[in-house]
Amino acid sequence: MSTTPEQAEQQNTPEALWAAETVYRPDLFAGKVALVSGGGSGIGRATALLFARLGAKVAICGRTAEKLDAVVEFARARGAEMIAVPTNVREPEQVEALFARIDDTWGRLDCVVNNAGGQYPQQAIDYAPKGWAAVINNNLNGSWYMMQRAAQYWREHPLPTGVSASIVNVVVVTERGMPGVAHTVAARAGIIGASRTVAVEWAPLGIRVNCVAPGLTATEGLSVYPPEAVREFPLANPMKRPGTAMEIAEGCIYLSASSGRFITGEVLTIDGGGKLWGELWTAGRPEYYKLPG
Ligand SMILES: CCC/C=C/C(=O)SCCNC(=O)CCNC(=O)[C@H](O)C(C)(C)COP(=O)([O-])OP(=O)([O-])OC[C@H]1O[C@@H](n2cnc3c(N)ncnc32)[C@H](O)[C@@H]1OP(=O)([O-])[O-]
Ligand SMILES: NC(=O)C1=CN([C@@H]2O[C@H](COP(=O)(O)OP(=O)(O)OC[C@H]3O[C@@H](n4cnc5c(N)ncnc54)[C@H](OP(=O)(O)O)[C@@H]3O)[C@@H](O)[C@H]2O)C=CC1
Repeated sequence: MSTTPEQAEQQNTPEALWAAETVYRPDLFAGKVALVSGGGSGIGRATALLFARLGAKVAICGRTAEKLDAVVEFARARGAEMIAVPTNVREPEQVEALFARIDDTWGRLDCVVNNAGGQYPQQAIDYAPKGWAAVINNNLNGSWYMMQRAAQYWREHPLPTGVSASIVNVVVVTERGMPGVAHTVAARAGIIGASRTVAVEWAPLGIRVNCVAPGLTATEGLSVYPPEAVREFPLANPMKRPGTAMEIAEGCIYLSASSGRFITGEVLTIDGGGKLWGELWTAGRPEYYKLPG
């Protein structure tokens, strides 16, 4: 269990992730195919590697081919079946090509972890329309194109009776908002609402749709936050530490595997209790909220 951001970061290397203890059995996903977006780094990489360790064939996507290739090379060297499909999830035709590639390669799909996303920290009052639109496009539209295409795939390739497919959307904790990233909170709240709705619409197709809401998690993604925000990150939750990519990955696996078979339309928060106590000022703490003295 990590106690400092530095230790959490050390646990985020491919080697550490591959060696990390897991509660899951090695053949949990034998014969199954998983797709993980944003699989070239952070939570997505941890989830893709865990699927691979548990016997799944895994497709990863993201915008940067080099990051994806490094993960694939690492996993294949350890006997895993993994492919990299460079994809910008904001582009529906690239999403279409991604699903076609998976179908051509393996002819099936069982689980999607829709993790690609991100934003930049800024006080909301200063957002430029272009910046707001970019974050909404990345996190609401991009995630939607992925989940809708997955559902269409399973409509085209009906699942056997009694077998379910799973979509897990990685979002953020939205209940209290998150100062500095209102654009992403808006986008992710949209995905949570859409997930609850299609959990009902897509149940007849055998599709379960859930969300995982990570709290502060030590990944390379945190490098975009200013030092004054990073200094206060230990105040984000009662455990006074960031989560690890592996801790989020195990949550994604829980919902994707048969352990999640009676769960749909749900949000699994993995935040060390940050929803109950803690402060996360992603663009730095404003003067108004500083203690006097
Ligand atoms: C700790 C909290 C919990 C969450 C943690 C995580 O999620 S960790 C995971 C975190 N991982 C990630 O976040 C990684 C992924 N994140 C990203 O790729 C970007 O944040 C993105 C979604 C905006 C990229 O979309 P894109 O390629 O379309 O964007 P672009 O670069 O072309 O900019 C478009 C417009 O956005 C605006 N704008 C952009 N930056 C800033 C800024 N710093 N300042 C102000 N404004 C900014 C600006 O208007 C710009 O237009 P301009 O002025 O250039 O004409
Ligand atoms: N770390 C944290 O504290 C938290 C993270 N999250 C969310 O978890 C998810 C993973 O973040 P994390 O692992 O921390 O950070 P990373 O920045 O490491 O991961 C984000 C991944 O998404 C990919 N990505 C971003 N935009 C696109 C796009 N348009 N198309 C395809 N891929 C894209 C990136 O690859 P590339 O740039 O090459 O495309 C990258 O691999 C994100 O949605 C993030 O917002 C939520 C709460 C807290």
